[in-house]
Parts: sequence; C-alpha cells; structure tokens
Amino acid sequence: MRRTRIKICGITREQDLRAAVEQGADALGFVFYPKSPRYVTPERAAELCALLPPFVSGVALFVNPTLDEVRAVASSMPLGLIQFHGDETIEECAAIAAAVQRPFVRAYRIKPDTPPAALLECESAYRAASPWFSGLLLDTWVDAYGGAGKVFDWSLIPKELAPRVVLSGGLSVHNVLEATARVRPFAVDISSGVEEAKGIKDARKIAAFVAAVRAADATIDSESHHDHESSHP
Ligand SMILES: O=C(O)c1ccccc1N[C@@H]1O[C@H](COP(=O)(O)O)[C@@H](O)[C@H]1O
Repeated sequence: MRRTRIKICGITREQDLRAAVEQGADALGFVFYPKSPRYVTPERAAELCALLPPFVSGVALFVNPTLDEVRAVASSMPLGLIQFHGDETIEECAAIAAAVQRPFVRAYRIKPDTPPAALLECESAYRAASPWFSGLLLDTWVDAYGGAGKVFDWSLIPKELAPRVVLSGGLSVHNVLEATARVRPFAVDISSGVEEAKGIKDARKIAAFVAAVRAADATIDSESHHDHESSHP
C-alpha cells in the first residue's frame, strides 16, 4: 500500500498540532523565520514538540539562519529534520547540519523557467556534499521565500526525481489529489492550504487534505495493480 508522507507546516498552536497528529500527519513544521506570520520562538516550539507522539517528526524551518540560531533550536526541541528554505549555500547547509548532527531537506524554489535538469543536478550536488542531506523539497519561487500558497508547474519535475521529493507550494484539498496522482512524490507539505488565517490551522481542512492524499494513494495503488495484471496475462 502506497502511503505518501504528509507534513503540515507552520504549527503555532497546541490544538493544531493535536489535529494534525490525529489525522495522521508524519511531520509537523515549525517556522523559525522571524518575518513569517507563522514564526515561533525556540521556547514555544519546544513546548509544542513535547506533545509529539513517537514517530511523528518535528521539522525546523529556517531562512538564512546562523549556526547559533540552529544550535539554539536543536538543543531545545526534539528536532527530527532541518528545512533550509532560504538562500543558504550548499556548504552552509552541509556545515550547519554536520554541526548539529541532524538531517536536512533543501527547499528548491521553482521559477517558470527553471530547467528540469537543474533539479537533478542540485540533488546530486547536495548528496555528494553531505551525508545529512535527506532530499529536495520543491516549492514555488516567491520573494517572501515561502508559505505563500502559490503553485508551480509540476511538469518541470523530472520523472526520475519525483519519487524522492517533498512536493510543496500552494497545495490544498482542491489540488492535492491531482498533484499526488500526477507527480507521485515521496511526501507532500502544506501550510496555507489548511489555514483559516496565517498561522491558525483549520482542523477540518487538515482532515480533508489528508483524506485527499489517501484517495490519491488508493488511485495510484489500483493503477499499479491494473498495470501489473495487464503485463502478466
Ligand atoms: O510558512 C511560512 O511562513 C514560510 C516562510 C518562509 C519560508 C517558507 C515557509 N513555508 C513553507 O513554504 C512552503 C509552501 O507553503 P504553502 O503551502 O504554499 O503555504 C512549505 O514548504 C512551507 O513549509
């Protein structure tokens, strides 16, 4: 059975964390970018993360952080993964991850003219640079770095890369079934699409989003089963 992993990002409240966990989210994101309306202090994130059950991962999202900022977070919360979402260089990501001994995902913010080959090159370069690199997170290019609810052209994602990526950028209950069925990513990541206001999640939208991802998984499973049957008469 296929199970697309789900990350809900921009958690600021206990009830939102509980709703996401109850619906089966695999990871919850905490935004440590002070200009974001979803910003939480390391202290607040630590309080929230203390409520996480086993096997649900806390993800720390940074935009151009210093090593000390990441250290402060890594030492105060049970941090599963770092998400670099700014203009950090490959060397900076590798050095910070090694210093705090945590895996990381690198956000690649896609423009309409991004060549698909650049995504493959980027992934190879990161993989070669750091054993802490866990994969690319694909988002839409926006000046505010992210969390803008904007979709990019999914056809820019190379087929061979798709099974390893986290797909993000403007996902919602309205498009995630199509996105998951078309791209078939390893995971999906959402913030704006499950909110009633910036930083305030809506439990019904979270439930509907997760149900749509599971419906896409079932569709992919039945297509794979059908393909398998027809290739073995
Ligand atoms: O959520 C934010 O405020 C944020 C700020 C700066 C960089 C990234 C941010 N969030 C990430 O943006 C993408 C897309 O979010 P959305 O679903 O389109 O709102 C996602 O990966 C968030 O983790």
